[in-house]
Amino acid sequence: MPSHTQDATRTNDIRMRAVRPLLTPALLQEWLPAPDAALALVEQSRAGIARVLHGEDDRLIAVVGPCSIHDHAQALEYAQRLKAEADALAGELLMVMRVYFEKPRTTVGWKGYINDPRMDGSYAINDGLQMARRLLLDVLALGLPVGTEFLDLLSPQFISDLVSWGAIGARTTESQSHRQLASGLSCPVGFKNGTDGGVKVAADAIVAAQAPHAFIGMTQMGQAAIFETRGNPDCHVILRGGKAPNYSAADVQAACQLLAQAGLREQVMIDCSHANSAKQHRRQIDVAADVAAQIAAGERRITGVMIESHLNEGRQDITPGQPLQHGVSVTDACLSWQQTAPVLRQLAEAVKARRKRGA
Ligand SMILES: O=C[C@H](O)[C@H](O)COP(=O)(O)O
Ligand SMILES: C=C(OP(=O)(O)O)C(=O)O
Repeated sequence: MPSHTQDATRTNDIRMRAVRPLLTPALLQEWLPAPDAALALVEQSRAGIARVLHGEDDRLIAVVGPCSIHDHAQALEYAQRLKAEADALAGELLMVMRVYFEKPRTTVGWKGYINDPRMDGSYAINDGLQMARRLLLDVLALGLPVGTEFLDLLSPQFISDLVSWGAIGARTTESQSHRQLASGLSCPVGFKNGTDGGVKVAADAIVAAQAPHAFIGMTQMGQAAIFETRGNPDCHVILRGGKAPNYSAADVQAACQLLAQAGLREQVMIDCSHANSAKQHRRQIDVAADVAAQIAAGERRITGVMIESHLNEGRQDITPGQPLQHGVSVTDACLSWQQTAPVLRQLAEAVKARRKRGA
């Protein structure tokens, strides 16, 4: 035994400013339990998405909603509008609201509703987790399933029981930790292609995520533990563009060829935003029109679309002390609801046209 107490501060935590307490997933779930109806909706919608991915349902999965959530009431106002359209188009589109709480940044910036819910650098993460879970429950209560990006490796324990579809983003598709996480998630998961446009990393991610893994995580009680997963058979690629867009028929063909070579299902979701729209939000309309034309012409390998859409179009900066405009994105620019509804109807018509062709 050493005769002196070791000075742990000498080489440890030298760049830490603070370590604050975190509530546990179990506590949050006790405070905000999921009603039976919400759990039933999550179960049904996950199964519905899986049926589309396995070719047993010819509808198109449509993940539609704001680039990021920053306001509860505005997100619910959006959800009400989307729910009406989801019901009207339910025969053709399997609608999932994009409810993104975690934003991966290219360098720095606001990292989302969980990380900094007050958008003022106070990083009230315990509040953010509660606010996120509360919103998910409220959206589910409207009868709308929810999709989100899983960026943090521990936050899923707080909310993933309420999520029907998950995304791993372009900046994390190549990360072993995120692939392991996806292998244990209870919902279908889409992997974005890399920011450079590389689809191989997403195909590799699917291969990795469908395999079992063992890794370190945190339990519902907030304890570190070793998790052993079974593997996730419900993963797919999301084409989001890179150095160039990748939503054309030729891009879909190239991606599917690559998937086939890896022994994977030939199917893609197309993200109409990000590098496919060159971050020009209105270009999503043109991308969706091209995708609709491919589907109407009989393309069965496009099984989903993603659209970034809010109540009002464009984006705004977060400026301390300045009020924010109602229903306008604080991250990437979005289509307005008025611009979004016709795009959804066009996609639904394309699915009908594909059916008529017997494809
Ligand atoms: O979807 C949102 C953004 O494209 C992503 O978070 C990266 O944003 P940034 O390049 O503005 O940091
Ligand atoms: C960050 C996102 O996308 P990507 O990972 O494709 O940049 C997103 O969909 O919000």
